[in-house]
Amino acid sequence: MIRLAANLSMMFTEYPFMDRFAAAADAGFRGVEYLFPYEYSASDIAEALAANGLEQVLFNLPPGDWDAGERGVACLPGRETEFREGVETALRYAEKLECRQLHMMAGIAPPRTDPARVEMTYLSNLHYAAAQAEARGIKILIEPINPTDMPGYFLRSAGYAHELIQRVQAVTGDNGARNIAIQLDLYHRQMLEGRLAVAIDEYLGESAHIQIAGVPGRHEPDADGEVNWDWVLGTLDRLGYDGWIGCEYRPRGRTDAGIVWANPWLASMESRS
Ligand SMILES: O=C(O)[C@@H](O)C(=O)CO
Ligand SMILES: [Mg+2]
Repeated sequence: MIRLAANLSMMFTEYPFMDRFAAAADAGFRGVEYLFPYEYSASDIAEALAANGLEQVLFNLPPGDWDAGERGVACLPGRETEFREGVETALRYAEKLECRQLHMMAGIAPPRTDPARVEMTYLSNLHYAAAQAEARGIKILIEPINPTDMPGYFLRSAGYAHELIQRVQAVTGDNGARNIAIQLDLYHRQMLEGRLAVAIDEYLGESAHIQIAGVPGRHEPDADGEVNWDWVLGTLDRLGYDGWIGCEYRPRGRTDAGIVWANPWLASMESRS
């Protein structure tokens, strides 16, 4: 069954953040995701989720100095202490919000630093985050992001994400780090290398979360773009994908006016729940 989650960092921005939960529920969503909860108290967010019958499906680890252009600290040598503190903060929020998945942003690969050192830093931080999260039954997700939206981002393809997960799992042995998965954002994949059917075929099995948005423009994933989203969502449904699909797009106009594309999927989710 297709389960769509509203991304509250991009959708319903007509409303203040804490009012977006009710707006998403009114539109028929049963799950929400967003970039970061840290400006708000976990108790207030937990209340908003409960009051609106919503599940918190995903949010991100603290990203470093976002306003200064940082997009995660996991690949940054010398920032390990801050990274570990961020893991603790995120896990505290996740437990309070009963959220089972956290996205570990990789960061912008620092120029003039040995790429092997950057990669080792990322692997060691991923290993650490997975071990901390595993004890609490939480998954750590890693997401390839396209260089047009985020120039220099360290994690740049699903193939590389797959390789890095394998390397952490190889170090931890038989049962370790099984809680790392790919966050397969099909908008980024289309911007990066296309071939969405191949991505689904090769990486769905190790993906715990999917995100979608129209290309070009990162607007509604509807017929006004280069991807046949009905086919993509139908394929995920036929293949029995049972994770959430985050609607991570910037509406062209008002969120509720543009949401018609989602209505059949939201209705079928409602009728089957
Ligand atoms: O695709 C994205 O941009 C997000 O999923 C994210 O977490 C980083 O901005
Ligand atoms: Mg995404």
